Amino acid sequence: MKRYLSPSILSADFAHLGEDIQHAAAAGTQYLHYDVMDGMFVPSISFGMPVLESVRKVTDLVLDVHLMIEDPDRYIDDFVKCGADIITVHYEACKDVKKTLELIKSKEVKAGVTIKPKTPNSVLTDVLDMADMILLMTVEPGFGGQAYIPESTEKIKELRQMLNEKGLDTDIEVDGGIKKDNLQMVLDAGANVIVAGSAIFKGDIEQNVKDFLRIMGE
Ligand SMILES: O=C(CO)[C@@H](O)[C@H](O)COP(=O)(O)O
Ligand SMILES: [Fe+2]
Repeated sequence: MKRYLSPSILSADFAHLGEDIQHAAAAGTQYLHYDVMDGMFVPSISFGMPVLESVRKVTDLVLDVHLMIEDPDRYIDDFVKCGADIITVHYEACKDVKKTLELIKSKEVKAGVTIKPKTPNSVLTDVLDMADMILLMTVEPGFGGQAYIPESTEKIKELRQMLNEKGLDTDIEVDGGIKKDNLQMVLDAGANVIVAGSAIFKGDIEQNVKDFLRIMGE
C-alpha cells in the first residue's frame, strides 16, 4: 500500500518554521505532522490554531494534525477552519470516540484515532471501520526526541492483522522515535504513514527527507 512520510514540525526551528517546511516539501514529503499539546492530556504545551493557520498559508502539503488534548470535540471546528486535512484524536481523551470521529468526518476532513503505548489495540475494535487512519504511539505522547518503545513492533503487526481480518486497508501511522535505522522494521510490521520529528528536522532536512523516502520506496 502507498506509504507517506509525515515530518513532525515539533522538532523544527520555530524562528524559521516556513523555511524548514519548504526544505521538507522540496525533498518530496507528502504530509506534515502537527502536534497539538494542551498541558492537560500531556504535560507539555506546544502550539494551536494560529500557528496552523500560518502553516496553511505557506504550504499545500497534507496537514496531519495530532491532537493531544482532553475532550477534543471542543476544538475540531477550529482546526478544520485553520486548514487541517487529517485530524487524529486520542481514544483516551474522548468522552465518546465514535461521536468524535463522526464529528470530524462531518467536516469533510479525514478522521484518525490514536492510542498511547500502554493502551491495547483491542479498545479500537468497534471503531476500526470508522477511522481513515489509526495512529499507534511508539513513545509516550508529550515530547519529541524520545526512544522508540520496542514492544510497539508487535502492536503494529497485531493491528495490521486485525484490519486484514476485517478486510480493511486502513492507514497505520506510527509516531515517536522513528529513525533511519528502525524505519524498515516498522514498515515490515505493517505501518505505512511514518512520523519523524527529530530525525528529520535536526541536521540536513532535505537529505533526511530523501533518505527516509528512499527507505520507504517512495
Ligand atoms: O506526538 C509526538 C510526541 O508526543 C510526536 O509527533 C513527536 O513530535 C515525534 O518526535 P520524534 O520522536 O520523531 O523526535
Ligand atoms: Fe505526533
